[in-house]
Amino acid sequence: MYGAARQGRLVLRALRCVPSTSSFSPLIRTLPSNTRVHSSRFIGASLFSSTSRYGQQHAAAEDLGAEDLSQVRREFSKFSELGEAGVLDQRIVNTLANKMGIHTMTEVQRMTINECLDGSDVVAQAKTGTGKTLAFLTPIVQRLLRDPNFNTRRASIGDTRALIISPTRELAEQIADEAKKVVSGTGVQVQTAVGGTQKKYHLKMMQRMGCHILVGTPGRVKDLVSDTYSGVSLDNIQTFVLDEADRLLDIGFAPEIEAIQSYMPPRDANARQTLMFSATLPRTVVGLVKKTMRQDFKFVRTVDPDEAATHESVPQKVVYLPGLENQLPAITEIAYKAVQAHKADPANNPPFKAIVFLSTINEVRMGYEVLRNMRGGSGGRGGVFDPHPLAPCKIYEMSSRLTQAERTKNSQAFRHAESAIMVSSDVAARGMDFPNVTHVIQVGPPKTLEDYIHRIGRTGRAGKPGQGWLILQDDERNEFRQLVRDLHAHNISEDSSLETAKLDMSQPTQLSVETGKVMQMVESGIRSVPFGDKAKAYQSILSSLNQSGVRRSKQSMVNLANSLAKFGYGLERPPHVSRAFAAKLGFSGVRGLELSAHEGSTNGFGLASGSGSGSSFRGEGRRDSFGGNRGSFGRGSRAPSDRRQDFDSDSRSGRRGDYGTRGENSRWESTRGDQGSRW
Ligand SMILES: Nc1ncnc2c1ncn2[C@@H]1O[C@H](COP(=O)(O)OP(=O)(O)OP(=O)(O)O)[C@@H](O)[C@H]1O
Repeated sequence: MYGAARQGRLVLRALRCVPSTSSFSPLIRTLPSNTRVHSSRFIGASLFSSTSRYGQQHAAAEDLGAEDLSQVRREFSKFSELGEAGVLDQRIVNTLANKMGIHTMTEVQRMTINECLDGSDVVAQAKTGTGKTLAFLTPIVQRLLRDPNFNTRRASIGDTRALIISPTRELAEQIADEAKKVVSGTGVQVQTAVGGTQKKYHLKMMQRMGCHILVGTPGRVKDLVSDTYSGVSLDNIQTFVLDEADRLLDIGFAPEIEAIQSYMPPRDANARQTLMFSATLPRTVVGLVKKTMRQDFKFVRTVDPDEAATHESVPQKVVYLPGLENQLPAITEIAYKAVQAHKADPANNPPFKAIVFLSTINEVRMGYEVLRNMRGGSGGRGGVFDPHPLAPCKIYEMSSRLTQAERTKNSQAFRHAESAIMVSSDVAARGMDFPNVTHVIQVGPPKTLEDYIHRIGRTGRAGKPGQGWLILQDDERNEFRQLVRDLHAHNISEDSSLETAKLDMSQPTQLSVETGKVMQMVESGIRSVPFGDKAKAYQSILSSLNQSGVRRSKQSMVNLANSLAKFGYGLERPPHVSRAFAAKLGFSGVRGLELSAHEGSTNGFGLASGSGSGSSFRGEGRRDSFGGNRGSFGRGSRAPSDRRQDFDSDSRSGRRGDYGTRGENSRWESTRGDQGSRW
């Protein structure tokens, strides 16, 4: 193995015009590409505000103590040139060109392939969707193919040469799919090890076919390598890749990564190379990066620290809402307008394909149910809308609540759909390469700047167009201003085009025909969501508000959630929560929170089963809470935020258009314009 690495270095030196030892200073960016530049480290720490909630985004070369290759320009721009020069095996070049349609290297590929080929440890930071996967896959395969000790005819389960770890199962499967394409025709075997799937089946595959490149999630990989009977061995490992490295090095995964490494031979014994790739590299992980890499590792960054980490070609809009109950209408309005725009002018408006990110799995469930059931009626029959008002746009759900089989199925379906919405938790936030996503809609303030960057990165990939939306509450303006400052982005603007974002849902309001239709779509969807799902979403929202980091009193959090339950979900009273839940969140004694009478009546989610005083809702699974005069949509007046009235206020005595029973007219009939449309 040492021999192979040394051989690689010689080849590369001969081919390079710019030595890999160059580093740079911003002052010398204009020097010609073949200029040797030594010494100097750069990047001012003053760029980062340590007080910022979102700050500390980029680790600098000086933080890492690494050789910084970010401005070193490479001579080669095409994969075919690497093939002609003998840097890459012609089989890889042919596969890229003929099977994957890939000819020209992206910047991160140009910057890292050479560096990875000589066996160095490399940390690479490049924007989302810029081809980081191929940047580490091609050198892995190349190093295998040129190793004289590597024999594809004797593939065995114990001969794993490269291990690639990713934080999510879908991403591991996606990387494995890409790797299988790259190795086609070479005899190199790629296997996956992801949680939630049949371990036995994958082991059998490895035993039968052998395993040269293993792609997996931390838990399952650790499980396999620690199982002495599995036969999986890391004794011959050459390359260890952490994709989405900053995520893998954070508290949640770090112990598993460390455990996996403990099954590898000591560094000196096998000249193992470690590669770390991500679009983000916050300073918080610098210590762990250094600990994991060799001392002389190289740092390649194609994002300037004072440049936006998001794509300038992806316009981002922020919408402020008066209440949480406006969220689903706002999402629906964005979707409906985009679907209509495509129908009206397909040449200029691509089919609507969106990922909607919500904070918790219960909110994801709720959003999915509402969007999916907009047709109304039962089982699609006798619905208010026929066909589905967003047709042909399909609706999918993605969260850890689903089984792995469902996740894989939904992920594949969304990948291949021309027009679709995937309502998702953060499982799809990183790395997923769904083609032609036109919109990323983030609901609520992202927990970290990195979350924002990765989520928005699901659109605008590989130079494609896209747009981002961030849906916030009126009192989250400060959060957003901070986010913009830390992003260094210039393409973010406030949007005021959504009518549903201005709607006071507690009041009867004149609506345009289009907005009336949007509100009826939402109403129709909400009607068919079981009470239990609404109750879970309500409780999750209370937790999210509590953890969001946005400065709010406990009372205003409860008011926001209760207003959602009442005006958004059509519930007469907010769902009960257990005393234990209220105490844990510090909500004990907050007005308007309905506590369950008996702790024993709570289910596994801490939700009461409806035993509280005066509740109209008795237990999970109740499908409709709008029946008769129980519905409370649109009742009463409401003051914003802190001043919002509790459920017990006399505002409930008003009769301003309940949702009424299923099939009755909607309260959201259009009252503006002379078309007089019901919708
Ligand atoms: N040289 C290239 N030319 C054209 N397309 C490419 C090239 N390299 C990769 N791609 C394509 O670009 C898309 C994005 O690549 P990839 O998923 O590797 O991005 P990434 O940088 O890892 O993104 P993320 O940060 O979101 O994980 C993929 O569809 C991939 O096939």
